[in-house]
Amino acid sequence: MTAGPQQPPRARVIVASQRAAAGVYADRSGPLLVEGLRALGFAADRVVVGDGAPVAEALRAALDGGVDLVVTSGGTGVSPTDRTPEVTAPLLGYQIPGIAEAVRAYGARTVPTAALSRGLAGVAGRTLVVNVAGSTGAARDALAALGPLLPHALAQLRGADHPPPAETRAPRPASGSASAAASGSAAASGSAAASGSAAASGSAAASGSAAASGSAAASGSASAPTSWEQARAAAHAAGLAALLPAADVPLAGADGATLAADLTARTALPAFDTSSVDGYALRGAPPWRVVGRVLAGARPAPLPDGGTAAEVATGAMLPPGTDAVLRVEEAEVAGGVVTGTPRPAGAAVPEWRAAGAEAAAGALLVPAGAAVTPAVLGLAAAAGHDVLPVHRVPRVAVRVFGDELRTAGPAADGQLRDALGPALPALLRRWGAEVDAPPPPIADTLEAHVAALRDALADADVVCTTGGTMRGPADHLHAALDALGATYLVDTVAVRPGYPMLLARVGDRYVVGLPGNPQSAVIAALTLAVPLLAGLGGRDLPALAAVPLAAALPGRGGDTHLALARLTGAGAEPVPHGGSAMLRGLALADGYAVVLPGAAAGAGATVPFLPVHPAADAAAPPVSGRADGAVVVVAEVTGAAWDPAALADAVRRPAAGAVAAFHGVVRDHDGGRGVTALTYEAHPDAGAVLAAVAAEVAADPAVHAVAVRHRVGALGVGDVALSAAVSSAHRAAAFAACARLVELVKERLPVWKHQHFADGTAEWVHCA
Ligand SMILES: Nc1nc2c(c(=O)[nH]1)N[C@H]1C(S)=C(S)[C@@H](COP(=O)(O)OP(=O)(O)OC[C@H]3O[C@@H](n4cnc5c(N)ncnc54)[C@H](O)[C@@H]3O)O[C@H]1N2
Ligand code: MOO
Repeated sequence: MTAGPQQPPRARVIVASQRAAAGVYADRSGPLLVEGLRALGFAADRVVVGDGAPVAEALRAALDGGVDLVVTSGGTGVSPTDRTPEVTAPLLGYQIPGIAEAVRAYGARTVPTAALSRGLAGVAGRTLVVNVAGSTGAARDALAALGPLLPHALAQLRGADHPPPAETRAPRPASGSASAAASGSAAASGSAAASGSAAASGSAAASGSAAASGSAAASGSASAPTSWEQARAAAHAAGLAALLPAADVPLAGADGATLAADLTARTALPAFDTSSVDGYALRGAPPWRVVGRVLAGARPAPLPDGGTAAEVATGAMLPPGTDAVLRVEEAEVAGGVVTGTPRPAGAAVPEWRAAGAEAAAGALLVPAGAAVTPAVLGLAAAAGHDVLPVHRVPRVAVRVFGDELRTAGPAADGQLRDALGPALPALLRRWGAEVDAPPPPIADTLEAHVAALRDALADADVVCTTGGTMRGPADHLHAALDALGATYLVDTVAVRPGYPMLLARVGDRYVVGLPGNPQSAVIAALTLAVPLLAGLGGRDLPALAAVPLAAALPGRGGDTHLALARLTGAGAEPVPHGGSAMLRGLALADGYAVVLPGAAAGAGATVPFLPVHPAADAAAPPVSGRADGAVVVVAEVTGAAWDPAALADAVRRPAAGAVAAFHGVVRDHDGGRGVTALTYEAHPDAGAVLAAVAAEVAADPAVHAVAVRHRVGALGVGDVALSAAVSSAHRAAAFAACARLVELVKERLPVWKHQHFADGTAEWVHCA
């Protein structure tokens, strides 16, 4: 494939809260900041401490540890216990007031009291430190405000010796400050640049530090394109920063939405003992006198005494007193008396569904963040729910730019048929957006572009435009965005095709600029819009399966190459007609094989695969490396806990006589010292590495199915950090494959753990 993964920049979130530290309530802002920073490409962790002196101590520890960024949460207000700025100030070599102002200004758009935060920002050694107010809203606003500033600030602090987490770009100078102001947007660096005030980029430029965004704005020169992986991560982070609100939705309307809370069982499943056959419920010794009949839906009377039976239907509640169930075809009935030989009673009697066999009351069925599928709807109903708490489905407006486009009939006389108006809404709907058909193509004038964007932004969360991303005589997208005071989060991406794509924020809405070439537009939608939608809906960045290549693919130098491919038993097979203006190949393809920069990929190499449409089970790589049925059921790096037994069950197959499972559990000691908690950090590539490892184990002809999950985030003693399960025909092969899977994970997965010891110290250790 390509060079090994790079070390991501490190961030530490310090939560200053006496009550959270004491466990009086759960810290919600810290995890939000950690998740947002991760999405921005950081390896982020979190400590929770009391206000004041403990914050200073935690700050010093972070600085000693050489992290690149510290974000504190809480303690910035005006109450006597709010001491975070006081303990931060003495540690800073210099302050960057513009960053602190940008964070405050972003919050003050919606919450005027954000102005009461006294948070500071500045540099200690080579670490950027930012104080953020303690609420979850403040955390979200801070992420949104910092997203565009961090890459440049960190790149400058590191002397550009390390690639920043996500490239961003300041807006071009607005044609007039009036038009920039007219949008009313609180875009941090945008308003600063336009106003020429001493805020954000202004003061940074003056001090000669962290001036990337300032100088780009001043010179109007283009910044380097964002790497393809960072572009996906930045779009996802932007979505999370504007996470859509949750509401209870009736089951009938919840398909495709994302669960905003864990789905639990309201009753045991089944709720009561039921018969799984048509037959007889029996009490005591034979023969049994039939005393009644129970149909499904009835509440039965008890079987009065030994030697009695009730005729039961499949699904009927078993009468109290039932000892055994006899299926009708194994029963003999004469004169109202039943005889026969029921199977011995016990948990596994197939005629009898015991209450709670599927789930105990209150059991976690599906975790928050999962997509609502038809099965989830059915399960929710079975478990007693009438509504589901889900994030609102993002609304996307599509606007097609181009005078040359016809919306009916064949292309002729220099005019092309608009291919994207029909294609994009359908594509985006499949990825979980609500999208109307676009209005007719927008004329190639700046006024028409500005009016169209304004109109679309009025009631969409995201506007996807097509065309006009370049600087041709008829391209007006940048000028229109500038007129609306937009801030660029991504402006060109190092990928082919699709290079000129962009993501910008206007107020609290987003614009995704897709290139006009149809294939490039689809790639840009998959690169920026799909991760953005996932973030807005509270879902993870869609994981990319690792697939073997059926044929070699060329690299594209410093750019990522997305090569059209079809998935077959032999892996990803390149598909012809993949040019940026073509759709012929795409119509027959499943998606794109990803060749990362700096490498060509040979036949048989394992590469990430970007699907055009979501897989039926996004976690299940569609190809496992074997054509004859071995599958990777799940290979996932996740912040959410799972049910270890369910994971092992998932690899059961009719022909597999053996299931071997391993669960790695956080223990309470390490190297002779007591361990109290752990935090796992994963490199952004960890998911792809895990998928590749799983595919490798699944390629073993003895293996029927593989499932593996690794946890990230904060874990306590007793929590499961790694589960691996393999099924095979016989036990020796199952044990061997499971052991190999675990060893490969430990050897290759780019995961670090931060161990907290009982004596109050902590240390980083590579891998599980
Ligand atoms: N001098 C340069 N020219 C171009 C460069 C470059 O680097 N230097 N990059 C090329 C790349 S890469 C792409 S991609 C395109 C992107 O251009 P725009 O986003 O500005 O798109 P347009 O110019 O409006 O259209 C490009 C092409 O696509 C056709 N088109 C547009 N919309 C549709 C639609 N809805 N359905 C079907 N076809 C559409 C349009 O007619 C043009 O042929 O720029 C290159 N140029
Ligand atoms: O990169 Mo353009 O997006 O070749 O078509």
